[in-house]
Amino acid sequence: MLNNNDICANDQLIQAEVQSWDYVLSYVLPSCIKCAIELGIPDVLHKNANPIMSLSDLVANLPNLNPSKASFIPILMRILVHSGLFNYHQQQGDGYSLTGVGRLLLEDDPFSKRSFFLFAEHPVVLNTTVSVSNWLRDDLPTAFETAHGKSHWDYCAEEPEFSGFFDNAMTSDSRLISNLLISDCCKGVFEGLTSLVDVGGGTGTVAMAIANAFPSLKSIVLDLPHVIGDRKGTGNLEFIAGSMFDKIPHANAILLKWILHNWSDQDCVKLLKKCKESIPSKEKGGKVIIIEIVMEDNNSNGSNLFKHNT
Ligand SMILES: C[S@@+](CC[C@H](N)C(=O)[O-])C[C@H]1O[C@@H](n2cnc3c(N)ncnc32)[C@H](O)[C@@H]1O
Repeated sequence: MLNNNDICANDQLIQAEVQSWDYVLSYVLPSCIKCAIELGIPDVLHKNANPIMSLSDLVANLPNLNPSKASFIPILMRILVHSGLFNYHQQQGDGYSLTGVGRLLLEDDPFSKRSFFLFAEHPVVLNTTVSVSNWLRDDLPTAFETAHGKSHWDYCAEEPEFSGFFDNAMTSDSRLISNLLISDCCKGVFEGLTSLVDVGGGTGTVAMAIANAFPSLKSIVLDLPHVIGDRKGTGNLEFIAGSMFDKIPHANAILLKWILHNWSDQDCVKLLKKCKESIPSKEKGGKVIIIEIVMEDNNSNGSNLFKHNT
């Protein structure tokens, strides 16, 4: 016969067991999102004439699905409905539609996060995340080097396929941030500037938006040669290939978006010194603008874990 103490202990054990299954299976959702993107599910739902699409129509319209696997699609959809990416409409004969978050998986949504999901699930990234405990035991500076034997940037320079995934992911984030930067609430930061270098500016999405919004401001993207490639600027936009640790072109403002978190404290000090040196002392209003991602501990389900901090 169980006494009260046993029952409480049992309750706690069951609670812990349930919670531990949540952790064990937490890899399932990102894999399902990647799978849905690669099968084209969000785009097929979006292009359907009726906002609600029946399961049979959905299955019939998935371009790459092997028909012998069609019976697995309801399980996939169930997970994604449960996670809020799709709506389920039972009344309309097992129909599905996109939610607001689901729209961010579309190929041509202006704020699509699709490439970030694909990058985060890339085997090179997954191999890095599972190497963290090895990295904590070795003397290499990053978990990426522990997993792949070279720095993230050297790897990107040698592996164009992976580099493409990374650059696309960064570009997708930059589309949203660029819109914010040139909106009424932030654009005062750029007013009066005549030149700006986006250091580690990737494919130039942010610099291009700033150049378009401020025609009298010269906007320069500085990034590594494999990222700049043969990109050519136009008008008040320029691309320069080089290392930010060697030379940063002179300007009266420097933008660092998602740069500092990639480097050690010593490297950040070195980089910030280089940034300040690149702003000639006679320039009025010279500034270094830093946009970083920060982790917030708010005990939520993780959806607010990362926030931009400007
Ligand atoms: C996290 S990404 C951020 C890209 C861009 N600022 C954005 O937010 O979309 C870091 C960028 O720094 C660039 N980078 C890394 N080392 C660099 C170096 N030594 N000199 C110039 N750029 C570098 C990378 O190629 C990459 O584009």
